[in-house]
Amino acid sequence: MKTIGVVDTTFARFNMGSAVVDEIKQHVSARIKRVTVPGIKDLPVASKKLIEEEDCDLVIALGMPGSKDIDKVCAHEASTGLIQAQLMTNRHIIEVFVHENEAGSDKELAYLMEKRSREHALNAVKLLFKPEELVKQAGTGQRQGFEDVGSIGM
Ligand SMILES: Cc1nc2c(=O)[nH]c(=O)nc-2n(C[C@H](O)[C@H](O)[C@H](O)CO)c1C
Repeated sequence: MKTIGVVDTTFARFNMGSAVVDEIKQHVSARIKRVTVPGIKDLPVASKKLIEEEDCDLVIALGMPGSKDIDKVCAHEASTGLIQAQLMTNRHIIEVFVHENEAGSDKELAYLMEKRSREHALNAVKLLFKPEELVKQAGTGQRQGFEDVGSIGM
């Protein structure tokens, strides 16, 4: 049985991890290992530990960069760490970040955080269990959270 790691943060203003776990359970039977860390800069090592110590085949790393400039720097550092962890472990770590200022209100932010988390959970399921479904979607302008933008090709 495949194992999916889910790591989220206490800094985020919506429970992204619970949304992801719920979505995964609706689609596949997989072992799920969930941990929560304080903030996005703690995601890389937590993801690497899930892969190396808990034998996760893939990890979904969830977080909410805040709206200040320092938060954007944090997000870039966290992203770089997540990419490095992927290269060190040869496993996908699907980064799901929702920047606090992507939304105009708390209601829209909650909607976006849930929708993006669930849609990336589905991407993770496809990557692990049905990669051919992603190939079928190649170049179709998929977006997670907001509306898809569509293809401009044939
Ligand atoms: C400035 C800052 N901004 C964010 C943020 O926007 N989002 C987030 O999840 N965490 C932030 N943190 C906390 C760091 O990611 C980390 O948790 C602490 O530096 C402890 O390692 C910090 C320190």
